[in-house]
Amino acid sequence: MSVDRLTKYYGDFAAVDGISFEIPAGQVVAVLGPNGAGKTTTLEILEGFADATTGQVSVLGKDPRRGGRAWRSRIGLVLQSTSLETEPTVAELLTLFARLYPNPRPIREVLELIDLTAEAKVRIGTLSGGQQRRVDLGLAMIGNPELLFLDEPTTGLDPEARRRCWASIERLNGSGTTILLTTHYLDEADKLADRVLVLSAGRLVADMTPTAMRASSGVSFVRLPLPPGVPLPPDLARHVTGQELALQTDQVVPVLAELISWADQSGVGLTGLEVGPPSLEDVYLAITGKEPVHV
Ligand SMILES: Nc1ncnc2c1ncn2[C@@H]1O[C@H](COP(=O)(O)OP(=O)(O)OP(=O)(O)O)[C@@H](O)[C@H]1O
Repeated sequence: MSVDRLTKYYGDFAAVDGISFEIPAGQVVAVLGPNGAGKTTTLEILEGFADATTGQVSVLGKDPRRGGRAWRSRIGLVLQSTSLETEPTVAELLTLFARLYPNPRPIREVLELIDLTAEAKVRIGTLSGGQQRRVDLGLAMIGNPELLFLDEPTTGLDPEARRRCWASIERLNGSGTTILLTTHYLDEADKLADRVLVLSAGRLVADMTPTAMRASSGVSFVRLPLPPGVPLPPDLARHVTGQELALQTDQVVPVLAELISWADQSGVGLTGLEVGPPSLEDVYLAITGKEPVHV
C-alpha cells in the first residue's frame, strides 16, 4: 500500500494534510492519534469509501475508488462498531458470509483463528462482548483477505477479552495477512504493531517501530524502591512517592552518578534499581503535544 501526499479537505479545513507512507505486505501497522487527527478519514480513503482531495493512493496495486468487486474481495474490514445478527450460531453466520467470497477460508480454520471452535454451535446473541468482537474478526477474515482494516478492534473489551483478540490478530498476521489498525490503546499498538503511524491535526508526525518511538524521546525512566529512614538528596527526594523514587530524565548519567554516590555514602544497596525507556504512551503524549515527557 502506498500513500503519497494525501490530502482531504472539508471546505477550507484540511482533515488530512499531506501525508505519505508505504506499508509492505505482511506488516501490522497501528495508526494512532488524538480525536479528530484524521485517522478515520484516512482509512475511509484507503478503503475506497471516500475520495481524496489531492494525492495518490494505491491499495493492493489499485486506486481504491476504482477497485471493483474483485479488489474488494481481497480486503477485510472490521468497523468501529457492528451489530451482528443474534439468532444464527457462530458457524451458521460464518457459513453465510463465506458464500459471498470467491475463495473463502474453511470455517474450521476461521473458528481456530478466532478461538471460537468450542462455541461454533452457540447462538451469537448469547456470546460475550469479547466473543462477538472475535466473530466480527472472523467475518472480516472469512474471504481470505490479503489486507485487513481494523478500526479500534478492542475498544470496550475487558483485559482478558482484549488479549484473546490480540492473539487472533497475531495468528491472522502469522498466516500472512497485512493489517492496518487504529487504536487509542498504546499497549495494543506496542503489542501488535511492527510500525506505528501517529497522526496529529491531519499530519503524520511519527512513522516508526514502537521500539524506535520509545528511544526517540531521548528520555529514560529511573526507578528505585527505597529503604526506610535513608533520606535522598533534595533534588532527587522531590521525585519520591511513598517508598519509591521514580523519575524521567534526559540526563540519566548525572542522575545515576548522584544515586550511586548517595548509595555509597549511605551504605544502601541499589536493589531493584531500574533504568529503561519511557512507555510508548509517554512518548506518544509528548509527540502529540498533550503532555511534556521531561521532568
Ligand atoms: N464530513 C465531514 N465534514 C466536515 N468535517 C469532517 C467530516 N468528517 C470529518 N471531519 C473532520 O475532520 C477531522 C478528522 O476527523 P476523523 O474522523 O478522521 O478523525 P479521527 O482521527 O478518526 O478521530 P476519532 O479518534 O475521534 O475517531 C475532524 O476535525 C472532523 O471533525
